[in-house]
Amino acid sequence: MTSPAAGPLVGIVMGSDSDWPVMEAAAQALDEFEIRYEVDVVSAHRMPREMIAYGEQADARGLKVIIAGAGGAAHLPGMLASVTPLPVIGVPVPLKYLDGMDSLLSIVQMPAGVPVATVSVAGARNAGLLAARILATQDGELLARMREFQQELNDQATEKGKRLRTKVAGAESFGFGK
Ligand SMILES: Nc1c(C(=O)O)ncn1[C@@H]1O[C@H](COP(=O)(O)O)[C@@H](O)[C@H]1O
Repeated sequence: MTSPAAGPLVGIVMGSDSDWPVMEAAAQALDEFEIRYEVDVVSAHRMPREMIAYGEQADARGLKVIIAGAGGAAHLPGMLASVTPLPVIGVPVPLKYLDGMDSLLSIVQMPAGVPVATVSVAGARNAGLLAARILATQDGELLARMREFQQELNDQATEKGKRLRTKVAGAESFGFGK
């Protein structure tokens, strides 16, 4: 067992290794903020006892947030949320059929009392960023980095506006920030 002091703060789990191409964006977001995380396959359907143990032990192991991704009949995020007091962020992974609508609806419609914060279909990057924001509520340095990140987004969007206005130069109605 990892010591809580140096161990991962975020658990990124998924129903299968086939979810990783989608889920790795969550890990990349956490890397950008230098947040420690662990990655594993934990399937509610295929390894229910291990899944329950993972959820039950998560907070004692020092995790603060769980990001759970699954596709199809995606019961993993909700089942983890039912056995842990930690915030759970669900990522609907799109599969070959139904475009991820099945995954989305399986995750998002939780019964009252058992919340799962569901991001968009394949929205693993936002799951990582939301986990960072949750951790930032208790960490001033991380909060400052999140503000910087938001400013960068703002700068990029402003630049996009400039580019678009240049492209359509002469069309007077464009650009609220001229
Ligand atoms: N939805 C779940 C759960 C679960 O919710 O417990 N366990 C596996 N799966 C999903 O099955 C899909 C196909 O898995 P395989 O590629 O292993 O056949 C994956 O998207 C996985 O998340």
